[in-house]
Amino acid sequence: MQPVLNINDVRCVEVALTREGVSVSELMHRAGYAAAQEVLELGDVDNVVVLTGLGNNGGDGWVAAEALHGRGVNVKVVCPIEPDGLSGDLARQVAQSAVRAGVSTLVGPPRDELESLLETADVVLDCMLGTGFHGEVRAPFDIWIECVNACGARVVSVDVPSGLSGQTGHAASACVVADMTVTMLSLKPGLLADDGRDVCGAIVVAPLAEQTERLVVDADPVAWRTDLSDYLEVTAPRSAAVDKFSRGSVLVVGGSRRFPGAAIMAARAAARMGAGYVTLAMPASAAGVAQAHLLEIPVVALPEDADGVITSDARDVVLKLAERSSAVLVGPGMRVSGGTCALVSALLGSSTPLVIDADGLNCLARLTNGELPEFPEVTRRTAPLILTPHRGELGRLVGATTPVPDSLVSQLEAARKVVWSDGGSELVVVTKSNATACVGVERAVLPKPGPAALATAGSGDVLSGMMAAALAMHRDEDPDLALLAAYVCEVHGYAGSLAAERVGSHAVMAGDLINVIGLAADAVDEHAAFPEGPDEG
Ligand SMILES: NC(=O)C1=CN([C@@H]2O[C@H](COP(=O)(O)OP(=O)(O)OC[C@H]3O[C@@H](n4cnc5c(N)ncnc54)[C@H](O)[C@@H]3O)[C@@H](O)[C@H]2O)[C@@H](O)CC1
Ligand SMILES: Nc1ncnc2c1ncn2[C@@H]1O[C@H](COP(=O)(O)OP(=O)(O)O)[C@@H](O)[C@H]1O
Ligand SMILES: [K+]
Repeated sequence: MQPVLNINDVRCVEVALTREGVSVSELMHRAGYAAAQEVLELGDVDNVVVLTGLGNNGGDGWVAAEALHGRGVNVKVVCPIEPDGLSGDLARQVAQSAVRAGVSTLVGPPRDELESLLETADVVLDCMLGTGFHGEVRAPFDIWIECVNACGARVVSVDVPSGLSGQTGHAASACVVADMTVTMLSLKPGLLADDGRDVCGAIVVAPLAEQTERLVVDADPVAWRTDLSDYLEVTAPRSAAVDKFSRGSVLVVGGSRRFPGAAIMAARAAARMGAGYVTLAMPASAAGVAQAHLLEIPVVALPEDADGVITSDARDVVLKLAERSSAVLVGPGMRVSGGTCALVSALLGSSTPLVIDADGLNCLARLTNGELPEFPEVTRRTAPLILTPHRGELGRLVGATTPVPDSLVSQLEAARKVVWSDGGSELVVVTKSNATACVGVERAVLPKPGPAALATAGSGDVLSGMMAAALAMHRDEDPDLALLAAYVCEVHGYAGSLAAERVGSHAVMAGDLINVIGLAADAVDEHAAFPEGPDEG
């Protein structure tokens, strides 16, 4: 797994490195060389334009420019002011060194001159704004960024694409769209989420020092990004000595007369993920529709109110079904009522592994007045519990004290409030968005996100069905729950890619995901076992 550090903690690593004898000047030199090396490895690089800012990100650029010049590349550095005028000592020194070495510069060019220069470039190295950037981009960088994005050259950003917050992943109205980002010391959360997903291109981490790995871990990573091989310990068990029950049985509780589809899709997804036996329990008036769609899945009709929502009279039958199941999912399409809240509460009190999604989460929010972290006894149980809120649902769970998360870092913060107040390793919050994190008490695991095609109604219902199946299939193994949840998200994401290949990236519907879950799981398992491909394993 690769550690992800908050920007402030990256600065702490920088300080720790200097304490261990690696000066900031040395770090800047190594950062510049690392960037130059990545540029050279792109191949066919004769002309490079380096756009530099006024801080240390610019300093990295000057070092890279001198290194590329030394390798015979035709380099031009564009800077907003004369190099001698840079106020930071380090940046000024490396700029003066580059000039002395013969690197040619262009100071404060008008727009048309910059555009003409960029037309000659094979690669643009973006060193305008790094982690010191905040707010909206000021001149001249706003214009420079527009010119970079309009030119045809390959763009390599140093540390962070200029205009992107490396912390929140929010881009300013001007932001470089890079083909590659060479980021220093460690991954940063903003590179992996929201606008960061669109503007970073391929991300390469340059560690800069042999001590970095240790110091980054000591700096308490905010999350860990998985590599496929990490999933080996949670890929599906493959014994032939099984029957349909020992493969894992799942009970899905949900649906309403108004929304029968969500629970149907969750049940089908659980079966496609590999649960040997799936039962769907839903309000009586929706059960008929469901059974007509589900030939392999028995549907149990539950007592309902006048709106076709499950009532608290369903409690005993649901608990009895839960007891016989390896895992339960509650919530999809269920609606929030006194009856459904009572059901969620009863299932939390059961000893069966549980996934709570959608309206199940909204019931949980109602049961705890939007202050779930203040009621740790509600989630504390001996069996696994996975909550799968999207940003809005997570906001409702913790919303009395926290605004709705609008970034990966705020998702992580809100999810941590929940898991840390509970304090147990049996609880994982899967905080879903374009960058999903699986947050356990010990660490937050980031699966590789799937394509935007997953942003379609019902996609979360599919995920929660898959999640319950995974819990059921692994119930005897005491798996690392956050990693297991991340594995499920990874399969879900891969299913999104496969479905997009089949029906087109704009056309994916949740049902398409269900049909390819099996192929996606096989592919993820295969890549986990043979990261370099089966022939090289
Ligand atoms: N953290 C580390 O260990 C290392 C950091 N290095 C580099 O140092 C960078 C951070 O350097 P700095 O802290 O000097 O910050 P930056 O170079 O990212 O930015 C600071 C400069 O940008 C200007 N600026 C900020 N917001 C602006 C806006 N909205 N519009 C226009 N200009 C704006 C500031 O006035 C200042 O001149 C990193 O991104 C990385 O590239 C590397 O040199 C080596 C190691
Ligand atoms: N832009 C995106 N890129 C990748 N995955 C996404 C994106 N948007 C949403 N997703 C994923 O799609 C799923 C949507 O879940 P959810 O919001 O609960 O949908 P629904 O309630 O319609 O079922 C989540 O797994 C989420 O991580
Ligand atoms: K940059």
